[in-house]
Order: sequence, then structure tokens, then C-alpha cells
Amino acid sequence: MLQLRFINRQSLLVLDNLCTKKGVHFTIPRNGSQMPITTTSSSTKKLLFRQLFEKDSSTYTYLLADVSHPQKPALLIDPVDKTVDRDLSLIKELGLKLIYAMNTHVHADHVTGTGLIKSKVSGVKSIISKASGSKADLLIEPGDKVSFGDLFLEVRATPGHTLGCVTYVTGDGPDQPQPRMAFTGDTLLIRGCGRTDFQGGSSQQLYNSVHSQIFTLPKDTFIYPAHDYRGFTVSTVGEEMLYNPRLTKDEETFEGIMKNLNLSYPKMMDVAVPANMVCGLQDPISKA
Ligand SMILES: N[C@@H](CCC(=O)N[C@@H](CSS)C(=O)NCC(=O)O)C(=O)O
Ligand SMILES: [Fe+2]
Repeated sequence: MLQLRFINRQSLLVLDNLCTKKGVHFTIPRNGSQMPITTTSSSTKKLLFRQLFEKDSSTYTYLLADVSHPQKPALLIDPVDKTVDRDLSLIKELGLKLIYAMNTHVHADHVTGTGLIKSKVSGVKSIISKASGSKADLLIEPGDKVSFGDLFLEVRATPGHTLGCVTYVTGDGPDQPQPRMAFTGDTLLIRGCGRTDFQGGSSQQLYNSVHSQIFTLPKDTFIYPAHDYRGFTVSTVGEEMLYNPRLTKDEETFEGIMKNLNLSYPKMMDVAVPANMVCGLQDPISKA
């Protein structure tokens, strides 16, 4: 099992926007502004969490950091090229040390920010699934753990929207934040799911991925998708098991729904897919 660990040292600031083991969970408005929360938890393990939004592609980028660790190691999930400067400024202001820039899959609607981030911040490693067939510094597989400080994300294979889609789930354990959080990419959207009509998509696989890898998580697990087109920010496993209009159906009905979505191809697809196979830049790895 691959264990990705942060090893450098850096002294950092004390923060007040914390999501803790026993603390209050919260979300941030979709413009990416910050909403301070004071927690009363006595836990020593503290997760800093921010949900950030890119409006042209309606993409959510997530920032997570272990702020009880001396170096405050941080990672970004699904950064977008257009908002890299915003995200890096926030990371600097919060005194975090960015160690990973990771993707849930090869995006078809926007260019990932991972390559740009690597060219701007030395030492950052890009991550994507091995099954995606893409280039990155670290190619993760199901069951791997991506560690940042004393916290970690578990990798679950959730193919269907694309062949290489994964869901990152916060760790299960006494020192990990509760409730758990699942970063589902385009596999499970709030009251929806990713399309399955390109990039090796399969509605059968998507149905099976959601039911076996996401709906088996505790019902209070938060769902944080890669996109929302209607203004939602967060859901839970329990909520989607009850109200998702596609995934609550039987498999045959689901396949019929997916066949008849009649969505037009993403405007950026021809540019985004080839770029995202190499971290969003034509020469990303050598710039690290
Ligand atoms: N109009 C947008 C693309 C919208 C789209 O196709 N979204 C994808 C996720 S990005 S690969 C999707 O799976 N949508 C599912 C749905 O039910 O909307 C553009 O031109 O970029
Ligand atoms: Fe996608």
C-alpha cells in the first residue's frame, strides 16, 4: 500500500477556521469567501478545510490542511488553471505548506491547475490515479492513503464517469475528522452524477461505483463534488441515498436516464483532455 508522507519543516500561523474531530462542520459560500468558525473541540488533530469555486466551469476546488502539525501540510483537490493564483494566495495567507495538487480524474471541461502550481511552488507533487493513464508525479491506486501531517485521504476507485475516476475520503480512525468527507469528483454530484458518454464512461460502472464505494460509507459522510450547476455546496451520503433522482433508481432505469441526458460536449473538451493528460501543461513534470 502506497503511503504518501510529508517530511519538510516549516513554522506557521495559528488559524481560526478549523474543522476538527468533534467540531462543527461548515461550508464556505461558493464565491470562495471565508466564514470563520470557532470550535470547542478538545481534539488535537485539526483539519482546515475550504471549498473554493471557479465560475466558468462551475468547478469546486478543495483545500485541506493539517493545522495541528508544525508544518501545516496542505493539499488541493481539483485545482483549476484560472484560479491557481487565488488558491496560492490563500495558502500563503494561511501559512500553509502545499505538498500535493491532486485530481479526481482527467477533467473534460477545464484545464487542471496542477501543472501551473508545480511551476510556481517548488516541491509540490501532482497526483492522479494510475487508471487514468495520465502523467503525474504520483499515480495512486485503490486503497492507497495520501497523508498530510497526521491526517490522510483514502483512495477509492469509482469509475464510470471516466475509467480513472477516484473518490478521496477522509480517514477512518480515532484521530481523523468526523464526520468523514468524500470528494467524489464527477462520480456523484449533488442530486445528480457525472455523464457517462465519453472518456471510457460507463453507466453500469458508475452505478456500481456509487453503490459499492460511496453509499456504503456512513450516512453522515459529507459529499463534496467537483461541480455544481445549481448552487448546492455539500450533501451527505444519507441525503443522496434518499433523494438523488438518478442513483435511487434501479440499474436499468438509471441506464435509461443516462442514455437520454442529451448533454452537449463540454466547450473546452478538445483542449482540456489532452492538456490534463499531462497535468495541464505540455511539459509539467520537468518543471518541478
Ligand atoms: N456545459 C459544460 C459541461 C457540462 C457537463 O457536461 N458537465 C459534466 C461534468 S464536467 S466533465 C457532467 O458530467 N455533467 C452531468 C450533468 O448531469 O450535468 C461545459 O461546456 O463545460
Ligand atoms: Fe469530468
